[in-house]
Amino acid sequence: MSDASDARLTDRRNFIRFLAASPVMTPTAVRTLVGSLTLGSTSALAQSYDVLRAPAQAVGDVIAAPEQALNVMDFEPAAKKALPPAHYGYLASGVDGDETLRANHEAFSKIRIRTRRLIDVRKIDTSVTIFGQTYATPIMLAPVSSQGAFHPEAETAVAKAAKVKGNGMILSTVGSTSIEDVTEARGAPVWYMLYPTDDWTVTEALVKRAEAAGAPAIVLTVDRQGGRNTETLFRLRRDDTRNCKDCHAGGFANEVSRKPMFDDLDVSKVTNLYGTGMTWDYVDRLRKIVKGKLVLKGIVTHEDAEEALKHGVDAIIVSNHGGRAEESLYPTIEALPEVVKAVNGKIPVLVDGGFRRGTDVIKALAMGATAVCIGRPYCWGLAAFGEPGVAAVLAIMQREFDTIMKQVGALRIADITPDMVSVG
Ligand SMILES: Cc1cc2nc3c(=O)[nH]c(=O)nc-3n(C[C@H](O)[C@H](O)[C@H](O)COP(=O)(O)O)c2cc1C
Ligand SMILES: CC(C)CC(=O)C(=O)O
Repeated sequence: MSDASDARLTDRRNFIRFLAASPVMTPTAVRTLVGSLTLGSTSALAQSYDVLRAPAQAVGDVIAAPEQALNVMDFEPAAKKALPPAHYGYLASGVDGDETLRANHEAFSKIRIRTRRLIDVRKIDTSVTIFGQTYATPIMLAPVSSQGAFHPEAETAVAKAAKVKGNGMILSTVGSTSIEDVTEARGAPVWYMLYPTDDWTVTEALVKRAEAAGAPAIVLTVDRQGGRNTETLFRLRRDDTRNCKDCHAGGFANEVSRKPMFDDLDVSKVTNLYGTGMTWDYVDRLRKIVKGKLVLKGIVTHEDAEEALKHGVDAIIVSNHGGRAEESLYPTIEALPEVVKAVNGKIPVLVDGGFRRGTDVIKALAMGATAVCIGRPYCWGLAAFGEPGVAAVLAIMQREFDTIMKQVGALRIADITPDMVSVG
């Protein structure tokens, strides 16, 4: 038993505290486990301690505590186990056959990293400044709707973890928590992702409320105009007898009005959230009412990036909605260079889709991204373990990113340059 000599294991009170702190142990479970041990039996305590700490041995293992995860992917099986199939299916699925969802991540394998040696990397600084605000890390949290489907503490748990780790956060229009509560939990303003309702009065009210809560940026998502074919979602939730009846009761208007950002708003005229008729005129109209920064999320071509510059957009998020927009088979990391080239340093370019490793992050930064966003990984942590799960996901990605920064010899984000990657 490697840890038998660990002083903590000879102290029963510490062991009980350790168990109680574990997000997977209820008070009853702690009492049962501790009661079943021979009092003072160091070896039994050590064994239980080791079982809880044992890292995931194989890909696909269901971990019992955040500490057991070796990488962020280790949280997905635990999330799957924790969630009803319909909610897991909602999180996991893309569109059509999920090929774009998979391609986003797989594309990173085609990009190699060129490392420099003999640089003193004992001290590095991973902070980035966007719109005058400095974040400890270039890893931001993408907007993900309805996080109450993953954990009762929803976006609040995510915001608390982001506060501790210093990650920037974007709240979805259809989040389960209001922007005021998320801002308080994050301890700083968050960006607000806007779905363009087809009732301008409602849209305007959402923008005003977000800005009143301090949101420095309104992120208009533009990649859901044509609708989507959620075939894999239907397959994943097919056996779920609960089948989200409560979540979707009462039809679209009722569903929207239950989201806190629509409190006190008359949504009777809202028939869709995705701006099916939206054009660049809509961006101009929004530009006029947004007092802070206006960001477009979902741009994947240089043509649209050029157009965005003409319409006074302040930043772009290269995104295909995590493979949930269209089955384009175009990984966002492959779309990034043409957008970066078109923008030519005039505004920040962020990117999301398939980021699972610190090495993925450095590749995007080397290819010109200002920051990256992650979606599903922090939701796996949330679903499996609540706030400690999100914190662990963020810590693992940051640890991996720190390591690769040192390995390439970059002391600060500005030291990450295009020559650090080799593509093709
Ligand atoms: C369950 C789920 C809900 C999402 N909800 C939104 C949303 O409300 N607004 C939005 O702009 N993007 C939404 N997205 C897309 C994410 O913001 C992001 O683009 C994507 O998750 C990044 O890919 P990744 O999950 O591979 O990291 C959602 C993604 C998922 C998985
Ligand atoms: C369907 C929307 C309400 C949320 C979204 O953007 C998504 O699920 O990808």
